[in-house]
Amino acid sequence: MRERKPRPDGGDAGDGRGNAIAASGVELTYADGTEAVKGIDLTVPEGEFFGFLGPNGAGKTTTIKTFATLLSPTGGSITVNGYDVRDDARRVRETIGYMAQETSVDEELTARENIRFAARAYGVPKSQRADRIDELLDLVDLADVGDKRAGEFSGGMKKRLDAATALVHSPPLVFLDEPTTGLDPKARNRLWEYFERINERGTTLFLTTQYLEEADQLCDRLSVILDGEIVATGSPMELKRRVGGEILDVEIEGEAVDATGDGSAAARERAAEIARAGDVFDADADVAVTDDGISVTAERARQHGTDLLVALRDDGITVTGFNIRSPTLDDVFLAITGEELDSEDRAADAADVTGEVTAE
Ligand SMILES: Nc1ncnc2c1ncn2[C@@H]1O[C@H](COP(=O)(O)OP(=O)(O)OP(=O)(O)O)[C@@H](O)[C@H]1O
Repeated sequence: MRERKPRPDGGDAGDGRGNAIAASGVELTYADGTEAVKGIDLTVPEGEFFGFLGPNGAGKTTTIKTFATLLSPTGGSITVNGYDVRDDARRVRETIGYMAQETSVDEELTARENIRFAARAYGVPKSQRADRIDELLDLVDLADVGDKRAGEFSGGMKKRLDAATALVHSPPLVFLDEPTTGLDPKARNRLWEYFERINERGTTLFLTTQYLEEADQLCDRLSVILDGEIVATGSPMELKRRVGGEILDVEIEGEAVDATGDGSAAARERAAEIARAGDVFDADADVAVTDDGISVTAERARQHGTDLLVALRDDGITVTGFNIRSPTLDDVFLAITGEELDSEDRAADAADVTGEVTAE
């Protein structure tokens, strides 16, 4: 276990732990007037695996850069590991690791040389460097290829090496800015294992991601950021619960648009009316017409699903399929923001995404 230094602010998160990050009212307006971050409040206790989830351009990187002292906030206050980012930027930098979106490994150098270079840059005492390098190569499973040039590595291996270099000075807090973007699912899974391992050793991790599955799998808590503002914070489970129940997707025969005039679109509207009528589900059920039929989000959707199917059949509506599922973080994002995450790489997550739910 890592030894903790006494905190400069004597800070305490209330449970004996200090706060790795305490941010209040953080604003960042770029020189061209772009308001990238608009008053963010955030507290991350030491040891937490915290996720920052949002679509492209939401303000994730800008926020992380203000925490890592790479950008000076134009408003608000930020304390990192007990040090103020404005007054004690050097201390903050000494106590954090930062893995940027773009891999920063030097492809001309071997894995070992890359880590050695970082160790020197971060002022790791010479006597400790060799052991530290071996330990880190082991941690990210690159010991066998430690003397190979990084230019020969796959994307996933480069990312792992990058993660190792961010850890050379044993920082208690590490920022990971979209670390798995562009990796195939296998490489991504492997990287997740290292992040979990690092977190288990006591390191606080602050991860930004566009992948709901990633946040769901790794994070103790997460905030959803949209257009420079935090719109929700909680554990993945709490956020999923906000969707309010289970989701029943019902496929109904015919086209979504009644181009043929055969009433098939009307069948969907009629099905939605039946689902909303209050006979089957509670009045607070959320019913939406989808591309395939209708989608109902309700408590006990599973229990009452068959009642709905019977009611639809009695009304002469042909059901061609149905599926009951627990909400995913996709549904949470939809429910909160009314929009889906728009990442090109979301195909990799497609296995987890079924049906379509519209939320107000
Ligand atoms: N140097 C800059 N000058 C002006 N505007 C900027 C600058 N950098 C980013 N922005 C803008 O600030 C907003 C937030 O960008 P940011 O990179 O923080 O978002 P993000 O959530 O990290 O997205 P991405 O995943 O695309 O990196 C965007 O509108 C972006 O265009």
